[in-house]
Amino acid sequence: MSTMLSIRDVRKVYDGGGEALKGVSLEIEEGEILALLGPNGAGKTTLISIICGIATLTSGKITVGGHDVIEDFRAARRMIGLVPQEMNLEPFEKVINTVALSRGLHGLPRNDSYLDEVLKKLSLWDKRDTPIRELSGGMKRRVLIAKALSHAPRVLFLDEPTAGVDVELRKDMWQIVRELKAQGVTIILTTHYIEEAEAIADRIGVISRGDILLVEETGSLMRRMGRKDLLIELHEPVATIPESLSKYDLRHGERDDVLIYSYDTQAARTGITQLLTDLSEAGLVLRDVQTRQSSLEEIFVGLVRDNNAEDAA
Ligand SMILES: Nc1ncnc2c1ncn2[C@@H]1O[C@H](COP(=O)(O)OP(=O)(O)OP(=O)(O)O)[C@@H](O)[C@H]1O
Repeated sequence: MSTMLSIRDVRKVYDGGGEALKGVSLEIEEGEILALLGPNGAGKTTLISIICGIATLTSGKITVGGHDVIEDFRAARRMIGLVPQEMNLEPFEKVINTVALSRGLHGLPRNDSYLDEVLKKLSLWDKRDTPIRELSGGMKRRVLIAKALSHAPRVLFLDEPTAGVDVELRKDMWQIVRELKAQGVTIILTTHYIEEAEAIADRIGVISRGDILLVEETGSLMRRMGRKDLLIELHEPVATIPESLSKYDLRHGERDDVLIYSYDTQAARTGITQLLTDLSEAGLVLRDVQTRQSSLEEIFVGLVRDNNAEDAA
């Protein structure tokens, strides 16, 4: 696989002095789906706008398919399709004309059979002669995607594609994204929804206050999510965890009479039975045990909270 999008140490300071991106670096492979997950104001739209040439970067370097987005703007832009957050559609225009015009704006010749294919793929074929204003919100979103695909881009950006859409349309959107990936299109989507990132992304990047906090393969994040904590409450506090229990990597809870054991729920053996025997042999008496799931939501909230605390310090 080759790198399709390379982002190196990108900073963005808006005119008012706000630093929206604080040195973001990221490499995205051809055919990959990356989800950028982050709260409001994290810098997701700013990053996409810079890559697409809508905003300028303060410092750093970005290439798309090897083309520098500043020095080689046209070639870079030709490779990119953008589905924006806002509906920027002409209400009286017909669907087919809207999409054809978008292709023309990229300086490409007419290609009716390609556009027919795009409309069919997005279930817009029977609406091709309908004026935009007569479409439902969901259909308008599909038109935004059709516009973005009108010049057969190799990289597609979807800025919060499913914000405010119903469950059915969300699932349809995910299916569309998967089909595009199967054709080798590289996809970067921003989202507030963790389950959306989990459902379709190969990797998940967490962004907060202009910093990328983590980029990790979705499967490995899911495995982390598959970890559970066993909270062991003891009759008496233990200041030091006995040496005989070192293989369990136990740690203290909030109090000295609580020990925590983390284990993988997917593993063939969780080690819990043996741990309980070994605890008793070490002379520790149990009062209670309970389990606790650490979810991706928790990982995410924890990361963002730590980042905010660092910024405040
Ligand atoms: N044109 C602008 N001028 C000044 N500041 C801006 C501008 N656009 C965005 N910002 C600021 O930059 C920061 C990042 O905003 P951005 O829109 O990129 O975040 P986001 O992650 O896309 O948020 P959301 O999820 O709400 O869309 C915010 O603090 C925002 O107020």
